[in-house]
Amino acid sequence: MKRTVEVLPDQTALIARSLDLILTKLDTAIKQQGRFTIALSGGSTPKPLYEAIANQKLPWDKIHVFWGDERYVPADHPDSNELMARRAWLDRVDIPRANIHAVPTLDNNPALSAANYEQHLQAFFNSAPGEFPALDVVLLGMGDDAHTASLFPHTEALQVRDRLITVGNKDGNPRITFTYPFINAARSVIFVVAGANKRPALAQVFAPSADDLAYPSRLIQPQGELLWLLDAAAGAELTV
Ligand SMILES: O=C(O)[C@H](O)[C@@H](O)[C@H](O)[C@H](O)COP(=O)(O)O
Repeated sequence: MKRTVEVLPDQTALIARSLDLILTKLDTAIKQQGRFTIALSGGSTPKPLYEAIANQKLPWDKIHVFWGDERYVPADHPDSNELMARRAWLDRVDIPRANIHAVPTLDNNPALSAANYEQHLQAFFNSAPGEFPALDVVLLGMGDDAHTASLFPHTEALQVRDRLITVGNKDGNPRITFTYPFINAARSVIFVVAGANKRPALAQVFAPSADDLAYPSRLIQPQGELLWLLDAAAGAELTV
């Protein structure tokens, strides 16, 4: 694993650098394999990044968008990660509907939704059960409790190692999430983290030793590239 940490002066520079990196990887992926696959994170940090991507002139028919995690709500619910990404980006560009691989959340059965999303991914990547296909980019945020995607501290989702998708749990509310082994199969994992409130969690994630189950972002150790993009508020005091 190649780990790189970049601390940008402010959130504007953080988003600009994140955009630059993603565009470079997008261009390389399309040149090499004719398509680009990315899993999006939710929360608030990536919204300006998605807005910036929407302003680019890109070969949208070659770009496939997935979600690394999703709240278990309808796609028109204000908490939906899909809704945020559609409003900021996807509904503003000519990306084919078939290229938007949204998480099913209407089965009224999170375990069934997770299984269905997994089957969708396996079909898309033509991968066999037990195989972890590699996305070009998995974009991640990190909570102030060091969770990432919907892999929350001391939850069952952290124990799932033989699936692509599982059910996360945030304060008793179900989420659909990539498992950490599936995230780790990605060619590039990019964390985009901003804000002083993330400092304590970052210190634990980067500590030489700490409890991975208490700080789940520690579990993200991809075979490929791991990039941490931080604004100064989050990363200024970090020792790596
Ligand atoms: O569904 C979600 O909420 C996200 O995928 C989650 O993992 C998010 O990335 C972190 O909670 C950071 O969120 P902020 O960017 O809002 O701090």
